[in-house]
Amino acid sequence: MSEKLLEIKNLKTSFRIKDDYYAAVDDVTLTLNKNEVLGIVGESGSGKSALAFSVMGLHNRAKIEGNILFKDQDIANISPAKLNKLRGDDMAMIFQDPLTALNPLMIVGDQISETLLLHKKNMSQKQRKDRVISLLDQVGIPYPEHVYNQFPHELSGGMRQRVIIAIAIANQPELLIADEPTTALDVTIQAQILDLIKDLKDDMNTGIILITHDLGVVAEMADRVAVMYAGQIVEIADVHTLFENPLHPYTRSLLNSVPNTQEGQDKLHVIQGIVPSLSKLPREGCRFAARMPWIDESVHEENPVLHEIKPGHFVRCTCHKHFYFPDESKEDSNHGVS
Ligand SMILES: Nc1ncnc2c1ncn2[C@@H]1O[C@H](COP(=O)(O)OP(=O)(O)OP(=O)(O)O)[C@@H](O)[C@H]1O
Repeated sequence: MSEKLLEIKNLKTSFRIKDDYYAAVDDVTLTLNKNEVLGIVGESGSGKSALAFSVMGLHNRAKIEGNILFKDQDIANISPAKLNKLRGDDMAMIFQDPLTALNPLMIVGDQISETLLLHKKNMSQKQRKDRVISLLDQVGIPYPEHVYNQFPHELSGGMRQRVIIAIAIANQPELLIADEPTTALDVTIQAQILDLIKDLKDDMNTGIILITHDLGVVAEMADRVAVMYAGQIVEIADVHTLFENPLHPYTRSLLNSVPNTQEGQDKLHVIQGIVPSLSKLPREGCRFAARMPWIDESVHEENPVLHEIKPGHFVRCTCHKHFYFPDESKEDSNHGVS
């Protein structure tokens, strides 16, 4: 039986631009279970990081509405002191760029030790050092005693990302958010880091939110996938369903814009345009409509909501029933549900 770790309800995260607030995360509802990886995918600007930062309480000036229940406690707007206690202890985040996330003037051992010092106050100095060395070892860093005394610039990108992971897991968090954890790394190191995250999930029963625009990473790692577009979730399903039977035009466009080696892909369909900026975002109607101008406007819902097509498979707007790529005929594209 799955156990709910995080429950986000109607989350709206808005930033002030000139005199108005604009929602970068707009009415997002999701859950994450223990020992589950939830992938969040979408193009740049779709609101993935804004969502992650909201959960971690890392926005300074944003307006946060809705609920973020972490183990049944609403953390959406709790005091900074309480949040600090949770962050780095019960929940942690791995950021995309290992170089900027580390302090260049501090040896890595001390940086990991600092997290322990903040949250495990009764550890002796010797216990802390031993724990740091065992963490460095756990994340696959060779010669951990030596690396303990090194500065970030003395390590490769892959090693630095392992240090970031060591900091994130130092206190065995129940929730880990990984925001593009392998973007800055080359492919072989990427695979090693992803394996490491997978092992951690199994060893520590951690719930993981994995944010990426790399669909290959999602296919490999996630149990369920939420697709975000313009601040909203447009489709959510288990990973198998999402790749086998994607429904929303945006999901289909994302999947069809990358080459794959599987059968059934005749051609690539590149999605024209970009996610509009916050102040230009259409707030009514189907937000993806402008990027599929060949589809008749009448097929969109006025206020698109998420429909449960099959248990656990949700898709926003009914336009998916009428969608086809511009170089397909309507008749050829009987994809999805009728
Ligand atoms: N602090 C901020 N103030 C104003 N606008 C912001 C702020 N942070 C993010 N935004 C805007 O919110 C929208 C969503 O941004 P976000 O960084 O969450 O997207 P993303 O999907 O994570 O993109 P990427 O993959 O590039 O990180 C964008 O339009 C972005 O410009």
